[in-house]
Amino acid sequence: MLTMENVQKQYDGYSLDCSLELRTGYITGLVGPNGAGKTTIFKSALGLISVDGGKIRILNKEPKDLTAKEREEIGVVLYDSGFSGYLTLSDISAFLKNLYKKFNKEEFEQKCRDAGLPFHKRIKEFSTGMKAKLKLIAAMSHQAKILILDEPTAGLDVIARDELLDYIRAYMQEGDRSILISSHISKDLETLCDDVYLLDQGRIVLHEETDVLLDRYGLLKATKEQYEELDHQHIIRRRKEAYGYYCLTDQKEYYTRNYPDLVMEKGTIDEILTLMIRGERI
Ligand SMILES: Nc1ncnc2c1ncn2[C@@H]1O[C@H](COP(=O)(O)OP(=O)(O)OP(=O)(O)O)[C@@H](O)[C@H]1O
Repeated sequence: MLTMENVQKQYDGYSLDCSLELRTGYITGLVGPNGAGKTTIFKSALGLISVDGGKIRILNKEPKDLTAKEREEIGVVLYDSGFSGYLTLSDISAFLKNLYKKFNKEEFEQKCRDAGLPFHKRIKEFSTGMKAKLKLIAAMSHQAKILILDEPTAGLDVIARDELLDYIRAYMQEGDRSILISSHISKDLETLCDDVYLLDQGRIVLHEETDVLLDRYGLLKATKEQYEELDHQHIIRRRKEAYGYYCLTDQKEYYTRNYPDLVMEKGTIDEILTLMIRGERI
């Protein structure tokens, strides 16, 4: 559906060089700290910004070669853009109908009603959650094969986030669809994504299937003495703590089997990623 091979983009003080793949039927997550380059990747994939090198294929074409019809196959939520605040839902419905051949007006309006979005208000009077729901429902309104979702759950409370995640799951029920999604809330990605890319300072530092990340990766706590005795072969990162070392391994089972006295934590994606980025390489 989408491949990026050594895609490069330079800004003053920032450089991106990344490769990733979004496979058919997959929900792929992109996580990384502020400024890592998530939006830059999304905009590059969509051909909204020029790149300095590398290869991008989306729907088997370079982004710039996509026809208007092919662009309909891509639904987009960008964090820093949305509908004009002066429009109402009826205006947006008419606008989308003009824009997309496969736009289903009845379904769009029904989904808006189900989501509790008011038809009489202008978008500038919508709450943050309402705007986020609208952006996602609109991106899903034209039967796209690929959804590119940059921070669709940003600024939402836990209930609204859960609703949005349900929309996303429901969307995947039909046909050969794929989603590339970024989020600061890795809990969202944990329950949603098939695989996750971790981006730091313009580089992919980790790519794993979510199940593997949660099953095989672990965080172990070792006193200084325990750490010195430890086989370091499968320790990917470590962080010095008052009690000794906090270590990230991708072979949790190896350490629980061979060092039963060590404290091993399962670790959330957030903790794994934090140690991956901020921990010291061995
Ligand atoms: N148009 C631009 N001109 C100059 N620098 C830019 C431009 N767009 C992005 N950058 C820089 O590129 C880097 C990556 O930014 P980007 O917005 O892609 O990161 P991000 O991972 O999406 O961050 P966040 O999580 O904060 O939204 C940052 O250093 C940013 O300042």
